Amino acid sequence: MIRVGQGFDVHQLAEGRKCIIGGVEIPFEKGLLGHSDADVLLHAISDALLGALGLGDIGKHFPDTDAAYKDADSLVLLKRVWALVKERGYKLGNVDSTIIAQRPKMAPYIPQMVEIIAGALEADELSQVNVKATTTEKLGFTGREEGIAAQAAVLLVKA
Ligand SMILES: Nc1ccn([C@@H]2O[C@H](COP(=O)(O)O)[C@@H](O)[C@H]2O)c(=O)n1
Ligand SMILES: C[C@@]1(CO)OP(=O)(O)OP(=O)(O)OC[C@H]1O
Repeated sequence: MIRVGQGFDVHQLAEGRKCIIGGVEIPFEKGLLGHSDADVLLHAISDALLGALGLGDIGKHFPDTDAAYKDADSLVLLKRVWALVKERGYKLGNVDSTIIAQRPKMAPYIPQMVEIIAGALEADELSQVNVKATTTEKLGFTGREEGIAAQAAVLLVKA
């Protein structure tokens, strides 16, 4: 049995916030705004995992009205989502993802993101996790550096 899921998330860029993407704190003049640490990539991957199993989305599991998730570490939330996947008897096939950002440059940080995500999802090998990045050629809200978006697709396989 295999299950497929997709996730998409957006967070606004704001001054005075950390820029944490894929579990990596990236030096940048602005950071991502959210109830949690606003890790847009981990949110997209969490949503893809939940979607694959018909379990809704992270807002349903970790509401932004709940003070317990104020400044939450999204890696902890991803690991909680992964526990739900494991409980249902699935393991990771693969995850592919894209960060949509004009700046900062993601490429130097992608290997570390892959390691972190592969660890959280208990991947057998790093090639099961792919992280890409693209600008939008200065077009739209990402191009104007007002926000960063991420999307993810996952394949889960019955263990
Ligand atoms: N924030 C970003 C955006 C892109 N990259 C890398 O640059 C390459 C070229 O991006 P284009 O949008 O001009 O096609 C792309 O392949 C990414 O690897 C990046 O590191 N950070
Ligand atoms: C992650 C949560 C946690 O409260 O808050 P935000 O950081 O605002 O992120 P969002 O992508 O809007 O998802 C909803 C919430 O579950």
